[in-house]
Amino acid sequence: MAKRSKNDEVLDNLHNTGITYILLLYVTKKVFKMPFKVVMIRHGESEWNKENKFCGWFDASLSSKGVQEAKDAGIALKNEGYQFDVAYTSVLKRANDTLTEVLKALNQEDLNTKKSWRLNERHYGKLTGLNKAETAEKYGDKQVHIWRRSFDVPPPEMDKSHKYYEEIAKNYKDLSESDIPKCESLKMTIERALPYWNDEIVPSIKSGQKIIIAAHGNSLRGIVKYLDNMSDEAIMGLNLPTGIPFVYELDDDMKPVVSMKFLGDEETVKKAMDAVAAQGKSK
Ligand SMILES: O=C(O)[C@H](O)COP(=O)(O)O
Repeated sequence: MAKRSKNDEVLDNLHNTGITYILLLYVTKKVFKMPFKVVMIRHGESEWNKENKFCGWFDASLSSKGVQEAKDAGIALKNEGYQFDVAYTSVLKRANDTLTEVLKALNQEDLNTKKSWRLNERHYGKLTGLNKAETAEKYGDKQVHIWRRSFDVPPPEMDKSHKYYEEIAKNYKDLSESDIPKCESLKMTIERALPYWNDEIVPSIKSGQKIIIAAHGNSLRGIVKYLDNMSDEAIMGLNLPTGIPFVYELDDDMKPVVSMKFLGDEETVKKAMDAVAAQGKSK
């Protein structure tokens, strides 16, 4: 066999070194890959939260407390050094205005912001506008808990004669009649939110963009249930507080490495969650 020239040996070494380098890079990237951080926030207290009314797709404003919660959330995010590349929110002003206050605190008022009805709060149907505690007195705490927190039991439907039907429908002229819900269970909310998560938000995350989602108690409960693969029973126990940001850290497959890490002390968050749960109890 012909003796290998010095030149051949050098080329072989280069080739092997190159392969070693690529393999090392791959392993390093895999092992030390920083997870993707996603910030989520439920809107600040709305005027209808304050009056303890079922809100859903009714376009309630933030209360003054809700505006302050949003401002505080922005300061908390700023203190943690957060900056975003894009924001996602619903088409309801309580979420949009929360995002505005957060971005003001971050000096990012001009941030690229995408709005979709698919991030709206769950549609509360015929319960829209009713006081939650009074509804619990009328139908029982258990029934209201099921309507608020179960996975697949929707509230009663809102028909066209409902007091708030026109006020809500006028905001969705661009949607097909079949897209506008008459009521939604959490399952139905997830079914219309997930396509947006998978088709719009995930590509943005995977492209390395830092994102914030400003949405609602139940549209976020739906996303969280999906991300953490929570059982239908477990999700019944989750109440998201208004205006306190929480962080997910996701791997390349969008599986949580860190789940629902709130930017607030544990006691404050727990108290706020319990307060949300208590809204549905008869006095
Ligand atoms: O739509 C509403 O009434 C609230 O924003 C969420 O209500 P819930 O906490 O009773 O589900």
